[in-house]
Amino acid sequence: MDGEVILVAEGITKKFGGLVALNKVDVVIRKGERHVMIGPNGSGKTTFINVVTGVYQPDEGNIRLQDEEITRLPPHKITEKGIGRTFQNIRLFGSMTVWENIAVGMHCRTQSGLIEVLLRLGREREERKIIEKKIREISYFLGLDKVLNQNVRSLPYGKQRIVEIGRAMATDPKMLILDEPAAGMNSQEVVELATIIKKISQLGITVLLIEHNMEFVKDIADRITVLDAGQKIAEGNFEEIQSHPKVVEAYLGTRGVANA
Ligand SMILES: Nc1ncnc2c1ncn2[C@@H]1O[C@H](COP(=O)(O)OP(=O)(O)OP(=O)(O)O)[C@@H](O)[C@H]1O
Repeated sequence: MDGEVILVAEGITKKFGGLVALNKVDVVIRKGERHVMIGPNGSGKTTFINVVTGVYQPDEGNIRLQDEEITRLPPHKITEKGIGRTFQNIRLFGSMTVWENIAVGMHCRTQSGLIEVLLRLGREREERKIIEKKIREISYFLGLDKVLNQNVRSLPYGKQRIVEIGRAMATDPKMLILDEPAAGMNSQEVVELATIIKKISQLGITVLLIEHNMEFVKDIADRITVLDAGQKIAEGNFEEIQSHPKVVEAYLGTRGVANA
């Protein structure tokens, strides 16, 4: 596939004691694409994004974001460089409002500290105005405008996951990484999520996500990387992956790629 490269991960190895969670994994992600990482349970998908986002340090290999080396930077620096993310399990402040949760994502882009943002005491009035405008824009974009003042915990699960995306978008990412965003969603919520992810990439934001729901993957993926037992075994579009012998073998005996 042609196009400008945004992220290159080269030869990534990550071990946990004697377990090799990632073994010399190479991934190239192009600007604006929706890149999905699939693979059986325990194949290293979450470990990969934890390495990219600085949660784990790789034992070997390096990562470049638009030609800038980001390997081993701490997570907040990687966020500042332009990679936003969500987690496999919801990590929101449940007793805070949607507004406040999105505001938390913005503090890495503002001069004022986190506490001030939360208390809505922007150091500068101008800055506060910018923050409010941005939160409104993000909430309209994600269909959260009607629930901005509700506590996150009072929202349906699917909406809570969208709030997480909102918080990640508030960091102004060039690239958004979503760890199983459709997990636990009902079918209607999955359809809405697909629409949102397509809209996000129309903004020019590159999306990397981990997913098990193959209907969803088929709908949204421009490109797919397949991991198995810490190795990259295939890369391509959905059709190429679906018929790839190594992929079929990796999923065989578990659930089959078409029904994963
Ligand atoms: N912090 C850790 N300490 C020890 N082992 C870990 C740690 N994190 C992950 N692992 C192990 O590394 C391997 C890869 O795990 P990882 O969570 O990356 O897989 P995954 O593909 O995301 O799986 P799933 O689809 O189930 O989320 C697994 O064997 C897992 O038990």
